Amino acid sequence: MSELLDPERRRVALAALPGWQDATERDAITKVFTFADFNAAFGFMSRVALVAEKHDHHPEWFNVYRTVSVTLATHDAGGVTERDIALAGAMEAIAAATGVQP
Ligand SMILES: C[C@H](O)[C@H](O)[C@H]1CNC2=NC(N)=NC(=O)C2=N1
Repeated sequence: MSELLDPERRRVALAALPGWQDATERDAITKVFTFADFNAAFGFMSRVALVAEKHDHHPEWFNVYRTVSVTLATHDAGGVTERDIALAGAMEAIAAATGVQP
C-alpha cells in the first residue's frame, strides 16, 4: 500500500501539476479539465481509463459535455499518495495530447 504524502512532498508535487488543487471536503486532489467538445472529453476519459486500469488506480470523475471534473485519492490509504500524483501526471500528458483548453 502507498503511503500518504508528507506536506512538503505534496506541495512540490501539486506545484508541478497545473490546475490541480487540494479538495476542500476530503483528503484528495482535484482538477476540472475543459476540452473543445464532448468527443475530445470522452476521448480523454477513454485514454485515461486504459492507464488507470493498467495501474489498478482509478479516478473519480464527472463528465458534463466538454468538461471532466476529476478527484484523485488512494482509497486504501485514505488520502493522497504517489499513485495519485502519477495518475495526475499521466492525465496532464493525455489532456495535452487530446487538445485541452487553457
Ligand atoms: C482491489 C483493487 O486493487 C483496489 O480496490 C484498487 C483499485 N483502484 C483504486 N483506485 C484508487 N483511486 N484508489 C484505490 O485505493 C484503489 N484501489
